[in-house]
Amino acid sequence: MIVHTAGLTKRYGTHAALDGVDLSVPAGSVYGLVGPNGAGKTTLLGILAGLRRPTSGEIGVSAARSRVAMLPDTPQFDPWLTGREVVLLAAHLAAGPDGRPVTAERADAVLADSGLADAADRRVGGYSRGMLQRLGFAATVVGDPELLLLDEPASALDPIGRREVLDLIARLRGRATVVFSSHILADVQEVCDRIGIMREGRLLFQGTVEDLLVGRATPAYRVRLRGGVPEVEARLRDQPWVTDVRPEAGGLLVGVRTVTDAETHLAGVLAAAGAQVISLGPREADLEDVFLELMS
Ligand SMILES: Nc1ncnc2c1ncn2[C@@H]1O[C@H](COP(=O)(O)OP(=O)(O)OP(=O)(O)O)[C@@H](O)[C@H]1O
Repeated sequence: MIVHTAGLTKRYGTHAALDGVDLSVPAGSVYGLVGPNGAGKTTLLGILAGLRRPTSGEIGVSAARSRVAMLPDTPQFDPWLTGREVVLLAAHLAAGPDGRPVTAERADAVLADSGLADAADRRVGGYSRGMLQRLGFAATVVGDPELLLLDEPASALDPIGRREVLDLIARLRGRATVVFSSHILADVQEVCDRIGIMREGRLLFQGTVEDLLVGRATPAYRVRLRGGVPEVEARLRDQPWVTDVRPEAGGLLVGVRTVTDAETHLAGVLAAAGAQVISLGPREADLEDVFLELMS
């Protein structure tokens, strides 16, 4: 584990922003921290970056201080610098007095990767919020950090910009460890090997996306029907293994006690009800359902 915390707690007065967090981040992974506003994500990242002090608990970060980089959610830079100057400055600071010199080519490559090639010579005072976030990303990666802590790295970006940042994060997999926070579940589901779900200062779950989905969201089946929906719905409601029946466009969503129950009985009940079945299949549980289940 490159990052490990045990019983990490942070209090602001009487309010516990973090409450006994045991975080484990394997080296080389892309770890997504998700949770609603106020869950404690920024506080946790700040503590890992050494910017805030925990009230109690242990933290282990097995990367040299100079190889850890943090991108705050609203990065700010001196407005008179150009984008290229910001990245070069960050590169020199990351390299330290004895580090490898960072070439202008490297800075330009990072700016281009971040979608700022055309804006590199403009002063950042004129950059949009999305451009500042891209620039922050460029300044964070230019020194080749071992551990990147990114706080909502895509929050100010439009869908195309978000896509680009997710691709950049995915490309870091194996080369660096990335911990990033987001409240956009689809982003996390797509790019992370591991996720941590936070609410009110607690880590409710951590593990792989697959671990999270298996056995969590109530199993359900989508049945598309040609006509006769109310009769079929009534027949399904009578079954002891059916937990819920919800009409939806073109058919029904049938919640079941177990997958085995559905596999054994569902087709038979539909046939007995005289249903004209267009299609029948398990509903893919997605992170959104599980997240809502955990939050409720
Ligand atoms: N400096 C502070 N002083 C007092 N309370 C704070 C401070 N920083 C954070 N908090 C409180 O701690 C809790 C966690 O905040 P934090 O910013 O870590 O959450 P978050 O998950 O990052 O939320 P968001 O998605 O809104 O950024 C919130 O209730 C917040 O109001």
